[in-house]
Amino acid sequence: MSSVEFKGVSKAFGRTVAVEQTDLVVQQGEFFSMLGPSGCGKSTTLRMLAGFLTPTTGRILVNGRDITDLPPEARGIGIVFQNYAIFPHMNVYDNIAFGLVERRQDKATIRRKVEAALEQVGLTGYGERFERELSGGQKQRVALARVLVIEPEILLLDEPLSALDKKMREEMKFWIKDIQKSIGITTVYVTHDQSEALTMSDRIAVMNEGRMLQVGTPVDIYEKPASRFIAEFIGDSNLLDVTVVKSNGTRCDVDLGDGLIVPAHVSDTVRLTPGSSAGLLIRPEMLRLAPALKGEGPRLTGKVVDRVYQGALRRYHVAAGRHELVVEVPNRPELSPLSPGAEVQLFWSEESGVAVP
Ligand SMILES: Nc1ncnc2c1ncn2[C@@H]1O[C@H](COP(=O)(O)OP(=O)(O)OP(=O)(O)O)[C@@H](O)[C@H]1O
Repeated sequence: MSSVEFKGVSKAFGRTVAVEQTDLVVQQGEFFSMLGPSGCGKSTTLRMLAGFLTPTTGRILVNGRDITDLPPEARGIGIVFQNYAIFPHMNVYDNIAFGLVERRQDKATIRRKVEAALEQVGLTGYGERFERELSGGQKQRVALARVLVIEPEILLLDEPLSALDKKMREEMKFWIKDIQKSIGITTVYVTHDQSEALTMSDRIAVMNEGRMLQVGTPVDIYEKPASRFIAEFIGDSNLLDVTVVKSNGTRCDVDLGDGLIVPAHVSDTVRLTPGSSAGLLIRPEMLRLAPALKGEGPRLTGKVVDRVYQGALRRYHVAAGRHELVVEVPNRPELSPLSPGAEVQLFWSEESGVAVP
């Protein structure tokens, strides 16, 4: 059974179309992320699902039930926002108990559920504390406990990590993912941070200007992006201007200029026309650098323009004919640094070249 379904859902604010006609199915138990730049429509989509906004067109279903006209509290949906939203005048226990008190559950049940929720989020013994006595990460744990305690069918997370420092964000990413999997709750996550989306999601929808441009697994999205926008939005990218020579389903040949033709892959959602211009995406970490020609496979000849030391990596800029590429090489003793001016061969495996329209 599909847990969340959008059927032809759109939202306009006056003349601004925040969300274009969207069809989407989020599966039971799935961790589904909406990723995109500011203003792309992710929060509007989430708010329609939560019931804070009414769609201009279309219907929204949860477990097959049409919830489009239901108020937020009748939807079986729990939501955690970026700014914690825990009550400062109540201690942690009362914050978590709040939804259960509202639902008029008896005292003993409330105690049992709150204790279980505290344990679930790793805050056993923190019941007496107030907001000012908690770290950012702990506040978000309380916010999550407060939602989970009412046992929603669907969990919505709206940039829940964006107010935390980098180290805490890293920790919370794995923690949220673990807790989501252990409960098996269908989760819709909104973020503009690609690393969060890649780490946590079963599937990601990359959004821009109100449209879901590509929906796929993190591997699909990172390794087989369906457009230039997605290739550039997710991760670092080299995008070389090429011409499509031949196209056959998910494979093609592209011309890098001067008759240098190399094979590449294509997302299965994309059709490329021979003769059209395209981008050839090669991620910086997928390129190898060597002073002399070695082995088989696609390659370019170039010259090191500059080298930047980044601790774990060395990052090179390499000029190769009309192309300029960034190459990331792990900082290992056997890979001696190349100096600016050095002549190099750049090569990559056929699988790591992806043509995008
Ligand atoms: N209440 C509103 N009235 C008018 N326009 C709105 C309203 N809410 C959102 N918009 C517009 O709709 C578009 C999508 O906004 P939305 O908040 O969904 O984007 P977002 O991807 O969540 O961005 P952010 O990451 O900055 O929150 C934007 O152009 C925004 O200005």
